[in-house]
Amino acid sequence: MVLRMKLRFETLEMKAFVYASIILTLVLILNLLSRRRKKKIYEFMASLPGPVCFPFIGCGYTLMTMGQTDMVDFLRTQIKLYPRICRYWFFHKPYICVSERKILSAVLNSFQCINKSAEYTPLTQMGAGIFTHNGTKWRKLRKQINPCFRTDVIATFGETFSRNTRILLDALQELADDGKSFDLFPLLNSFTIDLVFENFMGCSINMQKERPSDIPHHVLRALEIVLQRCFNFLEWPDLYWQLSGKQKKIDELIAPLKHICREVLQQQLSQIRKTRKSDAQLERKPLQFIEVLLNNIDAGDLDLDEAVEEVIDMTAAGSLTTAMSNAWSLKVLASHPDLQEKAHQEVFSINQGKEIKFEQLSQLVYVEAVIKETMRHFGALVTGRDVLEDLQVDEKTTIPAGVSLLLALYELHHDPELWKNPTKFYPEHFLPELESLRPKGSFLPFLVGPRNCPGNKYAMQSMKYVLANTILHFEFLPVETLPEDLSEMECNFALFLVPKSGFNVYVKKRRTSQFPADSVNTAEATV
Ligand code: HEM
Repeated sequence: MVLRMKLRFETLEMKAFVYASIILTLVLILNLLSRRRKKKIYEFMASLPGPVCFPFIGCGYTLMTMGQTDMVDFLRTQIKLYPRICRYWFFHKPYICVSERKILSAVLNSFQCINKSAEYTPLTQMGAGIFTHNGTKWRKLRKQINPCFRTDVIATFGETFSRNTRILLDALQELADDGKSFDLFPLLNSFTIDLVFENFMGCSINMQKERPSDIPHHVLRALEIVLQRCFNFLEWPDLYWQLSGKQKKIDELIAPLKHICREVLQQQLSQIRKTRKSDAQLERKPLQFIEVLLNNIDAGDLDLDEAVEEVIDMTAAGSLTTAMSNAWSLKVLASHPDLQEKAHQEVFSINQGKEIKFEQLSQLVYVEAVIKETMRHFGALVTGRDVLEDLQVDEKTTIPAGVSLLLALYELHHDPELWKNPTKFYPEHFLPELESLRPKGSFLPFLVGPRNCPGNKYAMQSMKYVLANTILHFEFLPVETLPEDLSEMECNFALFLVPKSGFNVYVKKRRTSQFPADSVNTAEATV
């Protein structure tokens, strides 16, 4: 009996061994075939430095249990180890991480690299809009929306900025009277959401006064959860993702914003359809973003759900970014009273304490430098593209089709060869004397080329307007002192960097402020 069992066991072991050998051989053969097929890619990858790669998983181990802070640390560490260009195999997928200025510009300016890489797919769980589209779907919509951001269109937004800023200043006044510290982010994000709806959707949702104040934090949290998935391969399988409850959490977090977007879209569609009189009017250029969506719905190219996702995408892209950047600027200025005073003096010298108008923004050289320096430190960290056709980026380097690119903006923006004080907050980097010395393509917060940020001019106007008018009337005081070396700050990753300690500050009314006597335009919002 014992002998029979032993024999059976041995046969089982034997069988397992034979099966394992067959599987292993098949995997090896497939691997060899794939290597032959992707010879160009393997050769190119082998020519680059990078972390140790193991069979099958490649360097996947480095990203296995990536949290948000780890993502930031990972990039910062890898960048130091393998500067300019390096390679990663994440399982069977080849990636190169680039921060070399010339290669970055060549990649971004080419039409061979307009598709977002697979890591963006999880972002569609928040809304599958222009930000994540690829191919002809993206091309068509992008061409249609570009005119919505024309300089002459932006110049007409002065009144909406003025009226909404007044509400923001009222809120700051209350917080100054209160004397307690508060979080800048929800305040600024409610303001930027109001602006995006008025300027691009043609209606006011009164986010600052009438909507739940936790929406900004909820959307930010949803973005952080989704981005964690983008960079954590263990979370990629849909089954795991659904079972983990994270999708449910995201749906709950963005439900209120989604509800607003749907409500606005439906209301605006019926309104626009009623008032649209002729085809000539329909062809009026440039159309507002919402009108572009309406045309697409009428043409059968979008259904209502898809249009809602476009609105969510535009709202997030247009409001989170500018709010986050301004919150960083004010947090840093609070910690550097000398820089805040310099910026305040510049603003004050223009209008002696009265509201800064849209047309005066071009005079704000130092304020603009503060905003750019903020984006250099805390703006988009990294972006991803797929190489669709072989792309020659310089005399020696051709990136083969099939490789995915991680474009490391953070490293470009901290390259000691380009920046006098890479890790310090030093707005002088952007004053004409230093700016003129830097080569083209050294600073790409909005990227360049066909897939750049279409809202870049709007964003700069918006950030300058708000920063100027807030520091004109209020002084911001720190809750914490920031380290001199800003790369030591603990941050989460939500496309931008988000401080782990939050955006808390104190605010004090300036003695020179003429607010609210210099009442800005008090016209009521169109709802
Ligand atoms: C501080 C402000 C902003 C920064 C730093 C910024 C930066 C960026 C970056 C880096 C991208 C490319 C992302 C990628 O490819 O991974 C992008 C895309 C985009 N941005 Fe902005 N952005 C800002 C404000 C805005 C504003 C105000 C709007 C609209 C009102 C906007 C609309 C968009 C859209 C629609 C895209 C997707 C474009 C496409 O894929 O074709 N952004 N932005």
